[in-house]
Amino acid sequence: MEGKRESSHASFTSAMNLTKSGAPNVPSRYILPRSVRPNDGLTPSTTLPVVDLSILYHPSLRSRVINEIRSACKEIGFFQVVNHGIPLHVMKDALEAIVGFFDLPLEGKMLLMSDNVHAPVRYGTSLNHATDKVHFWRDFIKHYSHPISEWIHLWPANPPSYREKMGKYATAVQNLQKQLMGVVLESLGMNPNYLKDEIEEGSQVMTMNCYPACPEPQLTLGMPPHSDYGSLTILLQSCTGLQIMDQNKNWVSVPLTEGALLVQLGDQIEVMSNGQYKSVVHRATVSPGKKRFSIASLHSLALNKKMGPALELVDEQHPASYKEFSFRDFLYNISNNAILGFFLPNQYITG
Ligand SMILES: O=C(O)CCC(=O)C(=O)O
Ligand SMILES: [Fe+2]
Repeated sequence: MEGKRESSHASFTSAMNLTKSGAPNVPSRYILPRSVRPNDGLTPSTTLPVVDLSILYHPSLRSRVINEIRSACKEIGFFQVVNHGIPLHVMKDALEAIVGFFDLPLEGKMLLMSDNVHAPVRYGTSLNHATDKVHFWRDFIKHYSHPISEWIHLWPANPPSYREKMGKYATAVQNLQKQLMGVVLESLGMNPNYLKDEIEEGSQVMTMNCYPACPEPQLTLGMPPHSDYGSLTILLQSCTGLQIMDQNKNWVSVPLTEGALLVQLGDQIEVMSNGQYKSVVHRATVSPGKKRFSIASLHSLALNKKMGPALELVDEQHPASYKEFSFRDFLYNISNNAILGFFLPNQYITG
């Protein structure tokens, strides 16, 4: 049985190409230890919060939205947003662009391949030497932004509409993120302009994930459990597959809601809020029938900004419980081969 499995560890083979070979088994490098495999039977059907952002502009209803966001951030570090102002066609076009990109022959994609996490654009797969025990299916490219017009020429030239479609989505999601940061700060009782400059000068990394259909989805994950390192992540998924960990440590599948975007709190918000808000631990499962795509737009504060608990949120009853860190510290602490984000938030807890 084992002998039939694909065994090349040294050379690059994208997860997509492994799937194309039509193998009946998942390659052995993706097989997880039993204790960390997904177990659908254990996933409860918890209802996840959905926030209607259009209500923010009704003066009498605004406080209701702020309260909903506060509860979601405290309890789970996650919410979905609808009526967020990004047109459905812009979201669909962005997904279409990455479907087209990942469908290109491997040789074309390899031109963008790099194992340098500081490279502005990089294509790679789940072979991760720094976290050898983490096995998952993932192809990705990363875009460092700011401003978008300065880096769009680095993006894939194929498919030909890629830059235009992704540029529109990246710009729209960047603006949405700024609005959401203001609302999240307001929900903490802070001035929404707190950190305005750091947010303006912040970074945006867009990770495009492609999870090929997997013949044995129960043995593996598309992405292992992790929290995102930044402030907010805005995620668009083509079909279900994202699971988040709720406050009882149960995995909850995030449903697909047309037009909705998923908002995940990252470690910077957990640290800044001195633990009042939690970054959400999440993972991606794979499915036997369908390739899945997601676009994660990971936002963080200015590279050099040391982020510690906000002074307003620290007092005798609530002493600072996190160390200061900057996105730069994070980037330079990880090995070049590490994939961003695969750390759990307790790395920043003091003591
Ligand atoms: O594909 C997903 O749903 C999750 C992606 C993700 O967590 C990430 O890119 O950090
Ligand atoms: Fe993530």
